[in-house]
Amino acid sequence: MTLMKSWVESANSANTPFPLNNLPYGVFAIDGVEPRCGVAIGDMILDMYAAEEAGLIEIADQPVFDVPYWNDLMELGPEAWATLRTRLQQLLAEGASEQSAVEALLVPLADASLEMPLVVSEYTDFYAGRQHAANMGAILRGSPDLPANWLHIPIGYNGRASSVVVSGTDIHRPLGQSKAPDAEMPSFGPSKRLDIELEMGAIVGTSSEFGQPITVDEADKMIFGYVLLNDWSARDIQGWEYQPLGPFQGKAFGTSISPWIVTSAALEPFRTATPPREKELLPYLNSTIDGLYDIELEVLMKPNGSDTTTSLSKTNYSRMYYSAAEQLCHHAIGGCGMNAGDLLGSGTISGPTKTEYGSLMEVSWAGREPFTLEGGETRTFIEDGDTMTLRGAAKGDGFQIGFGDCVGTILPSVKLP
Ligand SMILES: O=C(O)/C=C/C(=O)CC(=O)CC(=O)O
Ligand SMILES: [Ca+2]
Ligand SMILES: [Mg+2]
Repeated sequence: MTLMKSWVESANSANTPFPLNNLPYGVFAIDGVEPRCGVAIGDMILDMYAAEEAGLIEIADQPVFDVPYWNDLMELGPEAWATLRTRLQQLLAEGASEQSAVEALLVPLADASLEMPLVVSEYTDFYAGRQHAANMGAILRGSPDLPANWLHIPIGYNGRASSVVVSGTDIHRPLGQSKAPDAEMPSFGPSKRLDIELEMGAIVGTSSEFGQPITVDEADKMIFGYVLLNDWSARDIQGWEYQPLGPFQGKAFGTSISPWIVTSAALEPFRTATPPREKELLPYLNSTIDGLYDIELEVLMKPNGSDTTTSLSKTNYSRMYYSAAEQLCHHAIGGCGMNAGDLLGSGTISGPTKTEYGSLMEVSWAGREPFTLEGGETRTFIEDGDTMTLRGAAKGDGFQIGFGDCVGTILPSVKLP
């Protein structure tokens, strides 16, 4: 697929993350104006509240963009999603008759602050990266063998919607309990093993009925779009608390998402199949679709007080074993109702070599192998003031579908009174 040309000149560059092919959905604020829905095009944002007010966008009988989140559009369903995308491409395409009317509603991206693009209704995190699961087994349990259920079930746990924040939000180092292996008693204090997890977040756009299972193909159609997701993880807190019920406080202090929802429609040309199944899946998990996407991903670190950012690893979403649609099907199969605004973390994305690992736990092999950043500092886990960035893009012929960086800086832990 090639670049679709827009009259917004900056959208035609091979380097922009936001060409006409993309049109990702966010929420922006500018001085003196309440936050509103916006669509990124090149280095501009189309003000959706103003576009609807001006009659340029008409999706439903009621206004859809009088609220600062995209959930109302999601709830209208896939037909409305397609109608909106077609209309936006018409308004922004080279030669559009409405150019001057739309031009007046563009805001420079550089002047805007970006907010949460949706109200997250619930958040579930999975464990679908095979290399990551093997690495975690090797590090924590002395063997890369997968858990007995891993090749049969997309393993997950229920997280906290309240912990999901937009890129740019600082995260306090969490306080919590941990216990050194040789210590008799646990201790309480700031986490000493603070980590990231490179993930994709799938956003569910339509609900499934309570009590009603769905197929993988149905689940695929329910997914509105994707974001980059950093599942910040406190490895010491997690290690002490997580058996037998799974992650809890070690994962509940913050999960960052990139500010733009890249729609499934924009990613359609980049679909790719899940890898060959080592064990045949049970029939309810079968599907006819290619559920993954070819999205190049990168983890970057900027240490406290430095201007130099180091690339730590590069991998690809197509490395995953289970797709978001398979995870969503499995989630609903017993009758759990899924809702617009549900966020599904893919699980940590790691490729086969150290340069493709999606967490510092793996890059530093649980702290046993410190790594050196450009500028000379070394790290095993994250120190106060360090900034972590996730970046991602699907690469087409002369264009790319970018996500906007997912950034977070770690602040010192909160002082207890
Ligand atoms: O294997 C373990 O003991 C721990 C695994 C994780 O922490 C991974 C996790 O949160 C799920 C994922 O992101 O893949
Ligand atoms: Ca995770
Ligand atoms: Mg989390």
